[in-house]
Amino acid sequence: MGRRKVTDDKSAKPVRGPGRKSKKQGEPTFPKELAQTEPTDKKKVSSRGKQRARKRLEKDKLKQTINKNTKLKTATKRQSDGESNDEEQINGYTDENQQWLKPKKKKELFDDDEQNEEESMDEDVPYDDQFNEMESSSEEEEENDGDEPKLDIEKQSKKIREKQRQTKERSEQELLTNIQQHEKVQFPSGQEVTKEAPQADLQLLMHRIREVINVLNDFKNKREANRSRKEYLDLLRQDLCNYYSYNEFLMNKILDLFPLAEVIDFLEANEVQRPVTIRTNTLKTRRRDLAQALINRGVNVDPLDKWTKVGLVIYNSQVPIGATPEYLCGHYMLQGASSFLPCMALAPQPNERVLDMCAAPGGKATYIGALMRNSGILVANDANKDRARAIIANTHRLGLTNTIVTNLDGRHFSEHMGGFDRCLVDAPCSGAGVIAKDQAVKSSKDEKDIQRCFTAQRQILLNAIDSINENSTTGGYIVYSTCSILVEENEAVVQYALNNRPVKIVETGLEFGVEGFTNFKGTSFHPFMKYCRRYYPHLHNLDGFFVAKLKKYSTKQGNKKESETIEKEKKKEEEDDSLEAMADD
Ligand SMILES: C[S@@+](CC[C@H](N)C(=O)[O-])C[C@H]1O[C@@H](n2cnc3c(N)ncnc32)[C@H](O)[C@@H]1O
Repeated sequence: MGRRKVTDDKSAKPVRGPGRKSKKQGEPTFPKELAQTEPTDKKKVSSRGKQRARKRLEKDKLKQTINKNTKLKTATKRQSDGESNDEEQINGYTDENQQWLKPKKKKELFDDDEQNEEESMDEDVPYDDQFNEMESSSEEEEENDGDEPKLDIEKQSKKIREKQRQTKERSEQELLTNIQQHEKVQFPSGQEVTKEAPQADLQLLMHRIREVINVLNDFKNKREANRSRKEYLDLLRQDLCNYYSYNEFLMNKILDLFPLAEVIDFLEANEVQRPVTIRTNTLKTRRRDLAQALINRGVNVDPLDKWTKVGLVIYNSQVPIGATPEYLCGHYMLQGASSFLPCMALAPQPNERVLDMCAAPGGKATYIGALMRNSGILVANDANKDRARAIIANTHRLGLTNTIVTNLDGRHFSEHMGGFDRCLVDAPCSGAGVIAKDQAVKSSKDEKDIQRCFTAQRQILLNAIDSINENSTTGGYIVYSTCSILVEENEAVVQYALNNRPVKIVETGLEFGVEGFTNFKGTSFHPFMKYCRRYYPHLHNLDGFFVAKLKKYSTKQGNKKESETIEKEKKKEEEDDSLEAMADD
């Protein structure tokens, strides 16, 4: 998925000629009549005839090679689009690190698949193939190296590629001319708006998107006399859906969230992968030492940013980052930079009792454990049994000795344990902040999904609050985070907790991020909602993320009774549904 593929896209890889493998193939086999060396009674083939037959054969071979390459490319694209990721589908969750663990070409360093699979399943949604580009370019190099003289068949395929390139250039030129001719927005008929945009019209479509935004920004002066604002907005929404492959539901949410000038920036940022980052495990090493060790292995690495003392950004690597000796020894965790933020906001202290309510596969839990310097007690819980196993693997690898892993439903956790100083609720969510990682979110979410998410989020957050010791001398804090940008899953959930439990919003202590909404589409939230922090890919080059910090202030249970009545009213069916969906997230 992604932006729809423009047929004349310059970045599209040209069809490759035959690689080393085909060069190694034996002599072509000729049809019987050509191969016959003994004279036969049948008509003798002349030498020109033989030449013609040989050419025919070479042509057929060229066609076959091109077909083979095209098939291979389609398969690779499918894989990178996640279509054929059987394991992910079976497990119901995805292994963020699985691409890292894949050796580039030959088996490099350690490659203990089974172990890595468990240990490195990281965070919310799948990492796409972050080293795809690197791998494919090195493959290309490998295929083209060597001093063997080019075969005839290669020359021909080169000619074809050159011809294709020229055709592309010409059609691009034509499209640009077309765009320049359409100065004003051309309103299509109703039917034309809703039908799928033809691929070749994508550049025109983007032109129209920009023009419509231009008109909407100065509506009084630039609109067509008989056109309403709504008509322009409808056209814009439909064009954006077509161009970026979103469903209308999510596009509406995005249009509600951002000023028009920002919408394209946000959508474009979702087409680009965030930087690959790792977190130093300070229980085992120092960032400087880790960076040096990785540099020695051919990893191009730098400190992430001034707001973190443990993050490193990886520009490129000659070794699989999920299989270096340092990785296997637990010197670092593969982790998106946004995942550092809720742990920093939680600020767990040594010797405290800390709960990570939705902890699998343990990315944030292992950071919390390191911040606690392996002291006190960390309970890392997850409702999904398989995912909970990954917490165990990761805590072992990273050397945590203060951690207890539990497999309980977070909506009822306080019935089993309580009295915690701090709790992180990194809630299961729609993933609307991590579209770059999981493009399926663009078209798969609807109102019902969001409702299911926020129902579970509210229930888990209320229960997390109930698990906290409000008389804690060091804490009494709850951090709520999601990798969604939707208000329903964020500010609205926090407001629900404020209404139903004795908690207040406090500052996160995070030094950057956009303030939470205090008003949204006519709904007012608590003024302190501004202390919450929102993170966006186009502004911070991080996954879309939300972080709120709450403090439990008394034993009085607020309107607990009222909220429990509301909870009971929710259909049991809905509850079961949401647990299954979230647990299999
Ligand atoms: C966003 S992920 C957590 C990622 C994790 N904090 C990390 O950093 O590695 C949400 C997790 O919530 C779990 N979950 C879903 N429903 C739950 C529930 N009712 N109680 C506890 N955990 C739940 C899912 O299995 C999933 O692992």
